Amino acid sequence: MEKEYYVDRLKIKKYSSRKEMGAAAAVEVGQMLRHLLEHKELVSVVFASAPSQNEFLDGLRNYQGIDWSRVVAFHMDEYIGLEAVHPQSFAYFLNDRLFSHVPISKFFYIDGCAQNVEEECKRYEQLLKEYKVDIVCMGIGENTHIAFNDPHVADFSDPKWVKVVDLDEASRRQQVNDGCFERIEQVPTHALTLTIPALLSGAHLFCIVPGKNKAIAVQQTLYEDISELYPSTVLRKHDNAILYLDAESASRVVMKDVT
Ligand SMILES: N[C@@H]1[C@@H](O)[C@H](O)[C@@H](COP(=O)(O)O)O[C@@H]1O
Repeated sequence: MEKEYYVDRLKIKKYSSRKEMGAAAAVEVGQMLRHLLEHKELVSVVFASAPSQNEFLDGLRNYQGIDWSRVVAFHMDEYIGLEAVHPQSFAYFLNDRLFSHVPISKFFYIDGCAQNVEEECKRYEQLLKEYKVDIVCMGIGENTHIAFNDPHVADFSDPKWVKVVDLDEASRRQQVNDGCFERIEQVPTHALTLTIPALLSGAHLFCIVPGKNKAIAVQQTLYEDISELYPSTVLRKHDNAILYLDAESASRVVMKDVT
C-alpha cells in the first residue's frame, strides 16, 4: 500500500495496481470475518456483483481460516426478469465467483422473477433485519451509485430497505462497458436493490473501486457535497467504511488529504 487518507470519516487506501488492491481488500475482509467469527455464532455479509469485485473475490475465496459454515450471504441487487440461474444475473455472478468455491452456510437470493415484487422486497428486508448485516463488500458505479441507487432514486432516508428501481442510462451503459451485456437494449431496465439505509446498516463497509473508468466517480465521492446527487458521498458519514483504490481510480484524489 502506498498511502492512507481520510475524507470526513471515510478511510481511503490506495494501491499501485488493481491486483494488489483486490488482494489487500481480500485479506482485510478475511481478517474481519475471522475476527467476527471468534465472537459471534453467525456472521452476515452483503456482496456486490460486478467485475470491479473480481480480484477481491478471487482473493477472498482463497483466504484460509474462514469458517464459511457460519457465514450467511446476501447480494445487494438483482435485475427484474432474470432468474438466479441466468448467467447475467447477479446471483449467478456470485455463485460463480465465490459461493461455488467456499462452503457458505446460506446464500439468500433476491428473486428477480418474483410474482409479487413488493412482497419480495419485504421478504428480503426482513431477512436483512433478522440477520443484521456485519459486513458489506461493495463497489461504486460510474455515476456514483451504490448498489442500484442511481442518483434519481437515491434516498439517504429511505423508509424501505429493498425497493424496485428503474436504472438510468449511465448505469445500463456501464453494464455494456463492463462486458456484462453486448448491447444496451439487452440490459434490463428495472432491478430490485438494497437501499442506502440498508447498505449503511452494515457494521463494516469495504468499498472496492478499481479502474480508470471510476476516477471521476471517486473524485465526486470524496469532494462533492454529501447529497443524493452523488449517492456514494454518503459513505463519508459511515463510522467504519474503507475505500480501496488503485492508481487509476485514485488519479484524481488530492494528496493534501493525507493524514
Ligand atoms: N450490481 C452492481 C452492484 O452490485 C455494484 O455494487 C454496483 C457498483 O458496481 P461497479 O463497482 O461495477 O461499478 O453496480 C451494480 O449495482
